[in-house]
Amino acid sequence: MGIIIPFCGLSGAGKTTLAVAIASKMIAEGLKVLVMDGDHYRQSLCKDLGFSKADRLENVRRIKEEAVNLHAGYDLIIMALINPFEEGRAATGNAEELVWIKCSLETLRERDTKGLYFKAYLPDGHPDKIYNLTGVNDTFEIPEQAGLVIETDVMSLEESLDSLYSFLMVKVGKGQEVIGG
Ligand SMILES: Nc1ncnc2c1ncn2[C@@H]1O[C@H](COP(=O)(O)OS(=O)(=O)O)[C@@H](OP(=O)(O)O)[C@H]1O
Ligand SMILES: Nc1ncnc2c1ncn2[C@@H]1O[C@H](COP(=O)(O)OP(=O)(O)O)[C@@H](O)[C@H]1O
Repeated sequence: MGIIIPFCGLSGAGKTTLAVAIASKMIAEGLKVLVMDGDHYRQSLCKDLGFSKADRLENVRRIKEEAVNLHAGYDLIIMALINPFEEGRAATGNAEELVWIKCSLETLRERDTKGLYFKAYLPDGHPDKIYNLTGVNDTFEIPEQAGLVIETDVMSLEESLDSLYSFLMVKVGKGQEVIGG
């Protein structure tokens, strides 16, 4: 039975980048790793859902259900979703397994790889404005507890991956727990 690790964090924070890179590294070492990405499921299993609180919770619920169905075949499944509510995170697993991919709004607005932040900051009434972008004009509850926090606006990609790798290897039973420090 593999372990299911939920990531949470705002759009553009680095969930996909880090999940895919760490999965490639672990797969190269012989582990079976699956990345379940929010963006992907929103075009398939969850394409009927929008971004209301109820729909976001349903999105998380369905993807967790799918992860539970699949996890016998993997050492590790990473669920890379915004997962903005504590209620949704509680449904995905223990807080010690949660990885918060954290990034300031300032940096997210600079990155803006999908143009979502630009649209969310347009004036009210503008035809292209989006009104429910997590962290701008929709809720992102700060995780009260997390097993690991990665600050992608402070840490380099390499540092982020090193930290994630150590954390995940312990979770899959292949690494050493660092006590203290
Ligand atoms: N309004 C709004 N708010 C947040 N995200 C939006 C929105 N509209 C579209 N998108 C795109 O949808 C992706 C988030 O899907 P998730 O399934 O991870 O979201 S959630 O957990 O249900 O909140 C998210 O993908 P990531 O950028 O990879 O996080 C966005 O590309
Ligand atoms: N330390 C870092 N960790 C992850 N991504 C980073 C980091 N620094 C810069 N980035 C960049 O930030 C963007 C994150 O996008 P993405 O991984 O799609 O985010 P998300 O899946 O959270 O929406 C990428 O363009 C990536 O190259």
